[in-house]
Amino acid sequence: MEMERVFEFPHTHMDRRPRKRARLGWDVPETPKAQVELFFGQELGNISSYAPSGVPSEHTTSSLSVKGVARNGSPPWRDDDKDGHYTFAVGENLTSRYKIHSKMGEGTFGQVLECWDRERKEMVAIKIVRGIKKYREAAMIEIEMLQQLGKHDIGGNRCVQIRNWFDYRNHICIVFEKLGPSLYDFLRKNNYRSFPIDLVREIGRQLLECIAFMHDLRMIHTDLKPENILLVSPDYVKVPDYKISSRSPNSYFKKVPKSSAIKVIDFGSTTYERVDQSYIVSTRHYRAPEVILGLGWSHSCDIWSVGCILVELCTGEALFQTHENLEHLAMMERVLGPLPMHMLKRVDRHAEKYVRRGKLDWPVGATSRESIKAVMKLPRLQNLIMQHVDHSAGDLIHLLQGLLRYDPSERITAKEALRHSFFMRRSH
Ligand SMILES: Nc1ncnc2c1ncn2[C@@H]1O[C@H](COP(=O)(O)OP(=O)(O)OP(=O)(O)O)[C@@H](O)[C@H]1O
Repeated sequence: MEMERVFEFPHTHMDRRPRKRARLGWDVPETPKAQVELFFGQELGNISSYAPSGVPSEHTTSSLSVKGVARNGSPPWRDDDKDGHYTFAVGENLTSRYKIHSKMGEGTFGQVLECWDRERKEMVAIKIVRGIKKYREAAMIEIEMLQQLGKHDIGGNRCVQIRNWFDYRNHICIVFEKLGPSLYDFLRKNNYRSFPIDLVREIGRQLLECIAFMHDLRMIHTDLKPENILLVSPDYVKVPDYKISSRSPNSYFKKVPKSSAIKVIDFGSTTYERVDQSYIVSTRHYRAPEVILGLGWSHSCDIWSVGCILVELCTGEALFQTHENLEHLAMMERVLGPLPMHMLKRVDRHAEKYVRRGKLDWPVGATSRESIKAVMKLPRLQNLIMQHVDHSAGDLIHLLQGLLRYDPSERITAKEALRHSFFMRRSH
């Protein structure tokens, strides 16, 4: 099976995190053809479908019959860039319906553009998928997942809403409601200052509601990370910050989102639960131990990612900042205690090299002294949380111990987590 190359970044002592952290490649299950055609060019929600189903081609709408179309002509044809990304200029049209305002983001699959929807008279976010077969196929799966999620939504399931999709100049374009910045972008622009605990609680609750909803539908997101959680609103307030950060020693204020409302995005790696799933999923920092050890994974891999995300929101920094499997496992042991022997004994042939006599081969197997130091530097989970959280620390530590259980069969479920005492407390 084809795998995308892993793009991970070398260690530096300053900031080991790239702007957008790429997930490991994905294995795309075959999409049944009939299904793909069925959904082609359908507008979702209450606006009727307007595109003829058929071969992918430049998407056509009856531009002359649409009011104000004189300014709605198509831009000249340009070649895609070397990676298959659509090349565009701000101010141009994307079909006669959408006008490109700005670029909002970029990921493995494509670029996300802020566009004005002339028909609905609102700003939308359009993901323009790379014009390469495997990305096009994966995009069709993402559309299918988004449609399923939308169909079962009974008011606010915290998954981004798809509004429409179409095929334009060999690029699948997915139209979404426009949301605010990702939690990762927010943290980064705030010099990685932590979120207040009450905000972490609200975000955690919504995130778990979203995951519980997906898991009920037997869907697994597999790529939960702060980049894929967007604040609904970009508004923020500045509050005094008593903890002086080494990254911004002169700043006594930090930004806090005005509203805690979030939505989860990027269902490009979402899959239905199956018994035999063992290929590598998730972006490195949020990857569960059973995935790394090749033990097979299921919905509980999302729960592990939620645990890592909640810690990151409390501290401002990714919990496991690593780019390498053995170091990653050693970091887990440092923070959470030893991996259970029964898991280490069942590792697949790729992970065998990390284990020696039923134990992690650490520090013997370390690649460098820096690596050993990076692991040593990490505190135990309890200490880490106590350093950053002033109240609710006990409840939060207990919840995290459930979310970050090594054995996936013992890991707390999203529904159980929502009943945890951490979420019973009202925000201050
Ligand atoms: N609905 C939206 N509203 C606002 N911004 C968005 C929206 N959807 C995506 N973005 C921005 O675009 C970025 C890339 O989107 P997305 O994660 O869906 O792309 P991707 O190519 O699938 O990414 P990945 O490499 O993680 O698979 C996001 O991190 C976010 O900054």
